[in-house]
Amino acid sequence: MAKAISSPNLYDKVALKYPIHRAFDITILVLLISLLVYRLLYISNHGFAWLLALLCETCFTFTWVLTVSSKWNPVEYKTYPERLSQKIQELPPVDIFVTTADPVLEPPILTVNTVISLLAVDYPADKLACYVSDDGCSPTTYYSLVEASKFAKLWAPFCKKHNIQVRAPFRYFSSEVPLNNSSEFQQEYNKMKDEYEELASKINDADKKSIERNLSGDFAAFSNIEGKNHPAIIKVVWENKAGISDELPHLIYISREKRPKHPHHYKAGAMNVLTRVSGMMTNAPFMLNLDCDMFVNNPKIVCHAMCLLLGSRNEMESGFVQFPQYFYDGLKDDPYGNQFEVWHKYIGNGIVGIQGPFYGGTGCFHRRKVIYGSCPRDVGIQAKSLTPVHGDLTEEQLKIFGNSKEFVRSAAHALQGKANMSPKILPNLIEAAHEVAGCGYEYGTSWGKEVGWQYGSATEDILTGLKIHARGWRSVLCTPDPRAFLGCAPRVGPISMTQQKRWATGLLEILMSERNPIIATLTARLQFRQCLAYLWILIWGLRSIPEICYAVLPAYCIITNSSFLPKAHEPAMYIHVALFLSYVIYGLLEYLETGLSIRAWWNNQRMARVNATNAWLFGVISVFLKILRISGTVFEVTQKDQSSNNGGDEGRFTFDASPIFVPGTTILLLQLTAFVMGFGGMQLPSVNDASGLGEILCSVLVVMCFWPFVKGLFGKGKYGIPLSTICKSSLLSLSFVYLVTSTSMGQL
Ligand SMILES: O=c1ccn([C@@H]2O[C@H](COP(=O)(O)OP(=O)(O)O[C@H]3O[C@H](CO)[C@@H](O)[C@H](O)[C@H]3O)[C@@H](O)[C@H]2O)c(=O)[nH]1
Ligand SMILES: [Mn+2]
Repeated sequence: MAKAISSPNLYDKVALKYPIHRAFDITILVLLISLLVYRLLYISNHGFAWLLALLCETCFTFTWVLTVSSKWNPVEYKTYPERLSQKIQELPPVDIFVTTADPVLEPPILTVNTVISLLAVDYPADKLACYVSDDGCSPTTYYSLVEASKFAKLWAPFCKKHNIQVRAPFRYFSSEVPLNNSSEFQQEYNKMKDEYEELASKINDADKKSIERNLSGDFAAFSNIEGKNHPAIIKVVWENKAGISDELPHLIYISREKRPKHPHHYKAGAMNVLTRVSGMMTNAPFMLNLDCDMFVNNPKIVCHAMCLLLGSRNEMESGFVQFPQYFYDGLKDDPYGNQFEVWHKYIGNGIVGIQGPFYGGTGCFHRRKVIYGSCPRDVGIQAKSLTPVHGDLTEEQLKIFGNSKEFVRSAAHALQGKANMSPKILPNLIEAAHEVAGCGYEYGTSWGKEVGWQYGSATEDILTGLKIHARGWRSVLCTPDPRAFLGCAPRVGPISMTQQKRWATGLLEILMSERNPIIATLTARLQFRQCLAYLWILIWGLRSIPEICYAVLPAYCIITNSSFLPKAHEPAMYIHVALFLSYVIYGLLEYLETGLSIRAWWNNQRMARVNATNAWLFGVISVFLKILRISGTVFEVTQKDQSSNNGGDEGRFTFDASPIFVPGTTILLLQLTAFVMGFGGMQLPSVNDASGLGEILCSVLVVMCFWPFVKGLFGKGKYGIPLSTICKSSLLSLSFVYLVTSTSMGQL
């Protein structure tokens, strides 16, 4: 099934072959095109419903073309970290960034576990430095890190000695006691467990009492400040002064300056501050970034990444190394459709075979110089227009990076790819670091535009990755076993919807901007099929419109007694049936091959409809409000809860009073109204062709897709759709019925 297409020593690039999948891809494409041709041929015999169906199906066909192109050449990388020591004399340094933004939505104990797991990875500790950005400016988070570093001093040697795989203590201690007979191990295990429990209880208590805590001494910087109005706070929590490889890596806490009238650009802004502060302090040529909930699940991850970063003959091959975003304690059968397993396996690997995976915001190793805007070396003349930095940096070019001389010196160093600067004493650099963490530092510079994490989209990750690909870099996906990092996926309806809405918003912001992939293909070095892959994801929000129209179509047809499908006896019906069946069989095949259940397939199908018609629509609305300058878009932080069990009803869809649930409820009520009118003989007399079995079956299918909403109509508390939402939706659907019946009557 797989053959190696190149075999440098540290990794293999393997082309995956899925002939059956390709056959399905093409069959579905051919059927879709036949459907469009059929619709066009018979358009004059039919009414509005036919035209609308044609428009929607054209959109679906376009999306399918993008999907097929993205999936067509799947590729996988295999890495061999055990060969690193033969090939590489000295492992390079890596700066690690962890972002956290809100101690309530992101409990410090989670952030702390992520940090501890990072401090304990299998890599020389003197080559690592871990920087934590706290946008919440929370003394609790700082306190937790201080305590965590003390614990990590015991934990890291314990993990390394006993070769523990899961180095996030909350996960390690929540699973069974490992079978290891040695009494020495048992003793140490019990001791570590006690130590961890003590750490956890200290952090929990601090959580509750944080307000009362006396903010003096080391905590004085946190007194009398507000979350969104404070100077920068930078603290070296732990310094590996002697540069010893089996001590702990450096640990630095950063809360950048925030002032009310200064835009802070959310996560992208935080990442740029991390980049600059780390540039002054350790300036490692590689940077790993993680969200606060993504703990390390494979202690060899840095070595795996190094195989890809150091092992390629041309560094252009690996501008960045992305690890897939996987989750722990996922709900059974993925009821919210947010675990993306099948996505990773087929679309994800497919894009790897083009110009490389998208940057996903977490679990990614970047070359520092790539973030500083450089182009791959062999891009040549064209590079002049693609990058702000070329040759030796002149005074003029240095404005790009802002006014700090020390930082500019470090950036020049990183761009020239020189060996590390001489080690520095971190506390001496704090003052200079404050300057680059200030909220005014970026004015008049290229940060967020030409260098660093890109501003202007709630999905700064996709935008930043796109910029890198546009400069001609490729990226690689690293998929070691066990999985590299694991994080939290939302476990309740409203949170999942808000996340989907943010993604749809951010993606559409990119599509509507001058940084969109079409322009990048025309004017820069984004490959054509990579552009199609980017379009595939960027149009998420826009897909809501044909999805909603198509979902309303069956109800519309039943109410107005018109049709958008051929009759059962017409041969054209076979196109529809064949399309439906091949799509279903293909979907099932993908899920079963990935080791998932039929139930998971169905849940994901259903949630794709629910997300598209609700969350994605709101994404479109917020982008239009932004374009009209009515309101800006915001990054609403996803709540991370670590609970693995809260009663028997896990996975049952939950609602709140947010308007985000109005479209779905309205679509459902419309289908129900249509049934009542259809079976109650209240349909209008037909104009050309009456509605038939096809429309009824489609309407039933829509109701099945919105089954969580059907249950929501009758559910109580968080399981029920709030009355206000039901009222709004009833009003909307009644107006719809009134409107279509009166216009249709007018035509008679
Ligand atoms: O003002 C902010 C807002 C967020 N964050 C951090 O950004 C990360 C991601 O936020 P989260 O709420 O977990 O968003 P998700 O939807 O789970 O994140 C996905 O989508 C984001 C883009 O929308 C990417 O940035 C993330 O890396 C990716 O995991 C977290 O560590 C936050 O602490 C900040 O540091 N500052
Ligand atoms: Mn997250």
